[in-house]
Amino acid sequence: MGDARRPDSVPIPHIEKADRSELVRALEASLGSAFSSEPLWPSPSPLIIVISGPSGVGKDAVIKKLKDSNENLHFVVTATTRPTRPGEVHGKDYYFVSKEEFLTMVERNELLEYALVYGDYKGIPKQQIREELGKGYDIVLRVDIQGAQTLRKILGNSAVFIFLMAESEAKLVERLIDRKTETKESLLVRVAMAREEVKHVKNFDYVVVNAEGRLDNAVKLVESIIDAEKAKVQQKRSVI
Ligand SMILES: Nc1ncnc2c1ncn2[C@@H]1O[C@H](COP(=O)(O)OP(=O)(O)OP(=O)(O)O)[C@@H](O)[C@H]1O
Repeated sequence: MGDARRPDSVPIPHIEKADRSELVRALEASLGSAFSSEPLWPSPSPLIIVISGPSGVGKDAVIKKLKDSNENLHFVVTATTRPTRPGEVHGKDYYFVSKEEFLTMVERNELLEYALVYGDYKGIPKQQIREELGKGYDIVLRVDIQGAQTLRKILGNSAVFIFLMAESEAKLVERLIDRKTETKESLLVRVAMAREEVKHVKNFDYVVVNAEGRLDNAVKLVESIIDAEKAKVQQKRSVI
């Protein structure tokens, strides 16, 4: 029995005997239209990826590695009122602004999210995100847990939220001690906060364990999450 969809009048040559273009033409004639070269699926839209986690878990370490090998990611430069530390570059590490300038940005609704952290303001400029999304870049935001919660309220499910975690509380504490950036007081605050912060993991989309000596694995997992999000049929649309 012949195929009811194919008119008998268009013979399709034997696959062994015809060349490829002949076969394509015959198939097109049989189906009644030319094969389109248009993409079957649109390119994925740019994403906003929020990376968060307790102090000392390795957010900066993961982001530094991501920067080295992902040209399509834009890492948002935060505006801050804190003084520049040696080696820091304006526009690269932070936008260093005065308190007055910062408060003007707040007034003009130019910040996606902002907070007062240890007496200094920190905020995420909206314009930078808009511009980079417009150029097709995926946006990476590095925020503390409180910032992530605020961003969840603002961005809802239009962004991907990743919680970075150490393999154990003990390892996290060791890492913070070894970093040698904290006073004993700030160490206590950070460790106590970390204990509370882990409870917020349920508000995130993904959890990535950054285990001792396995930073590369954590980075790979973050990259895989981004790839998987971009392959979703129902894609997130990040609009600021
Ligand atoms: N997988 C890992 N194995 C061992 N050491 C690590 C790993 N990841 C990060 N570290 C180290 O742990 C310390 C804390 O990491 P990092 O400064 O990146 O944390 P953070 O989450 O950015 O902290 P904060 O929120 O306080 O800025 C650093 O000294 C870093 O080099």
